[in-house]
Amino acid sequence: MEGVDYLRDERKKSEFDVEAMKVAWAGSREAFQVSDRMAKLVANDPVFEKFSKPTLGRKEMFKNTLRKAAYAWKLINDLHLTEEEAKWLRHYIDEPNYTDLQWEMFVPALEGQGSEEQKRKWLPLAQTMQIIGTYAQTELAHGSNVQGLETTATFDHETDQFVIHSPTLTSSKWWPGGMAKVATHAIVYARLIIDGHFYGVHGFIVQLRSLEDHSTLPGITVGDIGMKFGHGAYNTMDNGVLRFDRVRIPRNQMLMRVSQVTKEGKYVQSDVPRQLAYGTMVSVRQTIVSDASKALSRAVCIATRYSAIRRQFGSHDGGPETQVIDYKTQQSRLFPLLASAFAFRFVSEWLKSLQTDVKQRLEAKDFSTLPEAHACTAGLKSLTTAATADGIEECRKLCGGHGYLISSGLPELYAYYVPACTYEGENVVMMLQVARFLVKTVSEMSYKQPVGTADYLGRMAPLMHNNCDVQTAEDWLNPSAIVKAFETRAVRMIVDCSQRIAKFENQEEGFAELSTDLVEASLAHCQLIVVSTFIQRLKQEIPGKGVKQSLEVLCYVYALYLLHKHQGDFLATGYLTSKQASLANDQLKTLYSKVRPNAIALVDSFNHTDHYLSSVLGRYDGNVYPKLYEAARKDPLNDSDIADGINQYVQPILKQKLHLAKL
Ligand SMILES: CCCCC/C=C\C/C=C\C/C=C\C/C=C\C/C=C\C=C\C(=O)SCCNC(=O)CCNC(=O)[C@H](O)C(C)(C)COP(=O)(O)OP(=O)(O)OC[C@H]1O[C@@H](n2cnc3c(N)ncnc32)[C@H](O)[C@@H]1OP(=O)(O)O
Ligand SMILES: Cc1cc2nc3c(=O)[nH]c(=O)nc-3n(C[C@H](O)[C@H](O)[C@H](O)COP(=O)(O)OP(=O)(O)OC[C@H]3O[C@@H](n4cnc5c(N)ncnc54)[C@H](O)[C@@H]3O)c2cc1C
Repeated sequence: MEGVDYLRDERKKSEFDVEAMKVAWAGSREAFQVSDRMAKLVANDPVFEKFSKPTLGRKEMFKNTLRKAAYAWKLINDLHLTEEEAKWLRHYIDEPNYTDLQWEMFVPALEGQGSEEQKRKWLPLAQTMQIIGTYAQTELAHGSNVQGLETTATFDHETDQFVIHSPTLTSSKWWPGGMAKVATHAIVYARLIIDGHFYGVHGFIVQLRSLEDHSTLPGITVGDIGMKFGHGAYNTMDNGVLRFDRVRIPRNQMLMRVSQVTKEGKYVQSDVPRQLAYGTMVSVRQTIVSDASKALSRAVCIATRYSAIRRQFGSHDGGPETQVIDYKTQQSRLFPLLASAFAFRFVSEWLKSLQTDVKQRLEAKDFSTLPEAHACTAGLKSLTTAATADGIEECRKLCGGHGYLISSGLPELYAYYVPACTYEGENVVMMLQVARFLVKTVSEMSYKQPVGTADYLGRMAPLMHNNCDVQTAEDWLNPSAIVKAFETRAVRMIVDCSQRIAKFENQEEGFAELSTDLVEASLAHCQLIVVSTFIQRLKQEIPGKGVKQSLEVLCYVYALYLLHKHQGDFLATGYLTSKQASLANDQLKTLYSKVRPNAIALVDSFNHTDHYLSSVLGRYDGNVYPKLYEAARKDPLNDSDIADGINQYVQPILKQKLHLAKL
């Protein structure tokens, strides 16, 4: 039997309706259809071919990406694609490039932070790509601490302009995507100075390059920051360095929704919180959570298909060896990641709806849910990206030696994905933001009832004193037992930290001293959100034979895997006995055996094309070995029998007639 037959047999074992699961994964039939149509459009167009990328040099790779982006823009216009379709098209092209910054950051920054007048002027230009923008916030010496940025924007009364300046080397903008070679404009974050007074960091629209010949404008020095981790991955993007030498822009190019500077040089803070200036980061963090489920599902799809094809040991009487997916150790590493992909998918949907709600409230000048939205996006961004980056690497290991080949698709995926732990808010820094929110919520509870994702803190009294009543492994198959365990763990960890901070005379000092515990407490809170969201999703109608049942199994796998992994927390907070923790682990093993027959069908439900996976190991048809061989033969080193350099550097060594004694 060949891999092709193995996967065919695996698909026959499925206990649920795969087509219906595809819809559940996508969120709706319409969402599925749009994503499916765009995936096929990209997969079937030779312009979007990706297999040659690993052999290209940086310049060729960059140019090739520009070519694809231009062609994609043509398709978007020629085919009159909707915004949603265009988003999926870019996603499936699968190469980071300047358009990510244009659509994910530049346009949202204009939308979220521009005044109505500014939006009327700049949005049509950006939306039709007459200008190409980037988001220039981070500097050489300042990233996480936005208030610490050094670039200055000084108001000049006489000319009614701002003077944008980089006073030091360390104030150079450093990292913005698309900035080195493509962007014509940037939203530059700089410290506003009026008459010698500092008014905090604000965004300014600054033109970098001529719209005539693309040359850099006077006063602007811009370039690429150099190659990044991994070969292809992020090196298709021109992350840039940028310095300003007293560049002048009109006053009306400061983003003026949150605060304004008048012609007279008066700083006016409108009635919206200053944190709205951070709004672009909040909206992108939500996109990043959604991206996590895509990247993890991609790695899991590859590792699961390959695990069903790969066989090692266990052959009896000359029969086939055991499929590695049947080893319990393989299952215990793989299936939690499969479950996590679904969990992240559902929590990202929920986060999107939370964002929509917050946006509507902001329109109505209701800012009450902003802190919670910030904590959720920051925390879930941190949780999902960390788990996904680790998960991709685990999937690589699950594929043994072949996982290390570029043709497995996993090394490039990892290299592309891992900076997600850093960009848009470094993960630990983000978890500390969650901690601030939680500690503050606890401290305000005497007069303010916690709501939303923090509402369980309002049930602190019972949660502090309850004990788990699970007696058998089956008792763990109960959503309320699970939620109660996660709530209790989180509440006890948060309260413990809050009480210890309260003992410090200086609360900030206490916060800093306890920061490692606070990060763990924040993680517990965020895991509770993911677990509860999964459970809530299962309360909704989910059509299709066996779909809901399969998702229930995955939901329990996700929750009990976390419970097992963090059992130290659950035991230390005194909610569980070691016997109950051990019962959870027993149940987890039983659940793995329920996932096993459905594993291939579950990864098929992601509906990933072979083009998107770009993995010989993860091919839909399972024809792994012949295609691995074929991919290897295509390596440039195999172009000729005698490689360049052999005659020059190897032959002389082979031909020298040295006697051993002379060595
Ligand atoms: C191979 C395939 C590839 C395919 C690729 C295809 C497609 C990709 C598609 C999609 C992916 C999407 C996008 C990503 C893509 C690529 C990455 C590209 C770009 C990356 C860009 C960037 O990284 S931009 C730079 C990001 N920088 C940061 O995130 C900086 C982080 N720092 C901060 O946010 C802040 O400095 C801070 C929050 C850490 C601290 O701020 P500060 O003002 O000092 O605040 P305080 O701590 O004093 O808090 C004050 C109060 O404000 C509250 N608060 C803070 N932030 C917010 C907020 N955002 N909203 C609301 N409230 C906030 C805080 O809680 C405090 O409140 P209290 O006073 O009540 O305590
Ligand atoms: C691929 C990529 C693309 C990017 N694109 C852009 C872009 O388009 N535009 C843009 O403006 N920026 C961009 N960035 C920059 C990115 O946003 C920053 O790198 C990120 O915000 C982290 O900041 P930093 O580099 O200053 O890290 P640092 O904050 O210096 O982190 C270094 C270490 O210090 C720790 N640390 C920092 N502060 C604290 C604290 N208060 N408490 C405890 N520990 C702390 C961190 O946990 C980390 O371990 C990009 C970065 C990458 C990698």
